[in-house]
Amino acid sequence: MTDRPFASPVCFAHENAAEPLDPQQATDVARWRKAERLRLLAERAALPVATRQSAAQAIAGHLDTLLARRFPNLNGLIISAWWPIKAELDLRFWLASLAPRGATAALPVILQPKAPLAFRPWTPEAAMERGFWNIPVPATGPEITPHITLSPLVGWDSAGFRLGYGGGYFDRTLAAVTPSPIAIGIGLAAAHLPTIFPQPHDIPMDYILCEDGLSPLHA
Ligand SMILES: Nc1nc2c(c(=O)[nH]1)N(C=O)[C@@H](CNc1ccc(C(=O)N[C@@H](CCC(=O)O)C(=O)O)cc1)CN2
Ligand SMILES: Nc1ncnc2c1ncn2[C@@H]1O[C@H](COP(=O)(O)OP(=O)(O)OP(=O)(O)O)[C@@H](O)[C@H]1O
Repeated sequence: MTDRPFASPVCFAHENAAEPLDPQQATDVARWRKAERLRLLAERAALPVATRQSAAQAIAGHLDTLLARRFPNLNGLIISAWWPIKAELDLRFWLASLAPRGATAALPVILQPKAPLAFRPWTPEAAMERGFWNIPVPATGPEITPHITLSPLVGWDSAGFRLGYGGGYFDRTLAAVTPSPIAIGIGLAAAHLPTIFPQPHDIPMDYILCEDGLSPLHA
């Protein structure tokens, strides 16, 4: 460690958990994340569909409670989420409930690899096409900026940091969108990790919701 040219001076290492690590540590964290993603994705895929469905139902209730705490009603809000792949929680029924409440549901679109996500409006009637990674995205529609982003969690920690699929898309998006949306991470309680070893690019969620409710930090 002492010979690495870009390492932080040891005496400052305690000041910020997200200070740039030395290159060896950054590589170790990336390798650890890859292994944890695989483990958590396999665990999630092995769950009965009914377990994931009841988790999604519980989370939809928690979302309504959380939003009611912050907003008198949802009128005019743009709320983004995701089209489920790889045994992700399916909240499309909740997204479909937004329009009758005056809010707009949005889904992410990758217009360019390694760039922030764009968002297009979605309703159950929207024409879809296959996008990057084969994820269905709304085929048409204006680019809109969400006030609230819901993002799926492969893993999460109690400080609010998320582990996704390793593309860095949500971090890039949250770093780029102004004004900053309210970021809500959504995942299974079983995907909790003691820490994801946050790196300088990781942006914590404002809230994390799982089937048990709000993560303790924000409850
Ligand atoms: N349903 C859903 N849609 C979503 C997301 C999501 O998490 N879920 N995203 C949330 O952001 C964006 C897509 N995120 C992606 C993240 C990584 C890769 C990807 O190519 N991963 C590489 C590994 C990269 C690495 O480890 O270096 C791969 O699996 O080969 C693709 C898409 C937008 N749409
Ligand atoms: N704001 C950013 N600018 C440039 N690169 C970034 C930014 N945020 C993340 N990255 C890069 O993206 C890569 C993957 O990041 P990370 O492991 O945090 O992905 P993830 O959060 O699991 O993925 P996703 O957000 O797509 O679900 C990292 O190598 C990182 O350097």
